[in-house]
Amino acid sequence: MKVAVLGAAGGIGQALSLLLKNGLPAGSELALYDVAPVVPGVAVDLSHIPTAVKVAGYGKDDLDPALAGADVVLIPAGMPRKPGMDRADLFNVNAGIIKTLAEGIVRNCPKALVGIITNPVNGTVPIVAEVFKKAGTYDPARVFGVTTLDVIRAETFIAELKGLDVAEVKIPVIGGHSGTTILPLLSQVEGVEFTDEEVASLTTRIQNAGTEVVEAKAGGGSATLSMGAAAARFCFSLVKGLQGEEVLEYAYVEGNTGDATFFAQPVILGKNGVEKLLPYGELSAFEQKAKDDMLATLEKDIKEGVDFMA
Ligand SMILES: NC(=O)C1=CN([C@@H]2O[C@H](COP(=O)(O)OP(=O)(O)OC[C@H]3O[C@@H](n4cnc5c(N)ncnc54)[C@H](O)[C@@H]3O)[C@@H](O)[C@H]2O)C=CC1
Ligand SMILES: O=C([O-])CC(=O)C(=O)O
Repeated sequence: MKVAVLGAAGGIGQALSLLLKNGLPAGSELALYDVAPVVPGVAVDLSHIPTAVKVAGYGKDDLDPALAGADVVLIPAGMPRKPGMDRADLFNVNAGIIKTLAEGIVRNCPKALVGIITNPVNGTVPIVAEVFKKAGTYDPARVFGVTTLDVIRAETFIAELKGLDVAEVKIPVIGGHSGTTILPLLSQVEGVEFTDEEVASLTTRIQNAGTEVVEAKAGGGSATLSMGAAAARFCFSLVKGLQGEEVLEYAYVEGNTGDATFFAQPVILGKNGVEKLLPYGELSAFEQKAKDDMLATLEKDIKEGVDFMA
């Protein structure tokens, strides 16, 4: 199994790479690519950890060897937010980075499963899809916007509020990955009742959790450690799928909900990426309205990505 991390020297990239060095199956290869000159050092540093995962670092001119033969590619490359910015403000800087990296995937590992972390996810995922379409290599079952951070935040906040074992809390989060496009389905949490006030305040907290971190870091960036954990969890699910297990995850994909071209929904992962798209089930009146209200924003974000490639 070869996993490539693009943007591996960054805050997310380093946390994620550490978790992958410790958690990928024995015999795996971890390829760390970044334009920052520190990346070979990150690879050497990780290579001293005694696990059966081989790590190699690749500098800015070595995107092709980093990607050659990769089974999974995770992309946390690009600029993070500062206080006062929306994720959408990152589009102009990060769109070009994502395009270049997606072109590298076309050249070197067109069948890889690709997890996009770079913001704004609502618009960067359509860019990758458009690059692959132009090259004739697009398979919607292999392209994912990573929304796992929204899921793990929702699990954590619910467990805290209700005094539950967080390992037992399961919650679907659908839609996109910014502000009101993030929609946790609290009505579907088994065995837990929420008051209307709790639904309203928890939903808002989950939607604004990224901003909570950005403000707490006070100019030092956005979530990196929790995102590293979320991306590692998603990657391990992709890998289990490739190894023949069926795994349930939520991800921002070109799916079949009919809500928007790209929409986070439940999926069953397997040997070819998405094996099965699952319905997100019944929504409460609150969730139905929140979903209807978000769609214009989500479609606008998607169009920005598609238009960038037109
Ligand atoms: N999907 C999600 O839930 C989340 C997404 N993010 C996003 O992830 C991205 C990265 O965040 P951080 O790691 O905190 O940023 P960072 O600034 O710490 O790291 C970004 C890394 O990308 C590298 N990079 C820039 N251009 C590159 C290129 N062309 N090729 C390869 N590497 C390149 C930089 O050298 C740097 O090492 C941001 O866009 C951020 O908004 C952050 C948190 C959660
Ligand atoms: O808020 C940000 O800019 C980073 C992010 O996507 C998150 O933490 O969910």
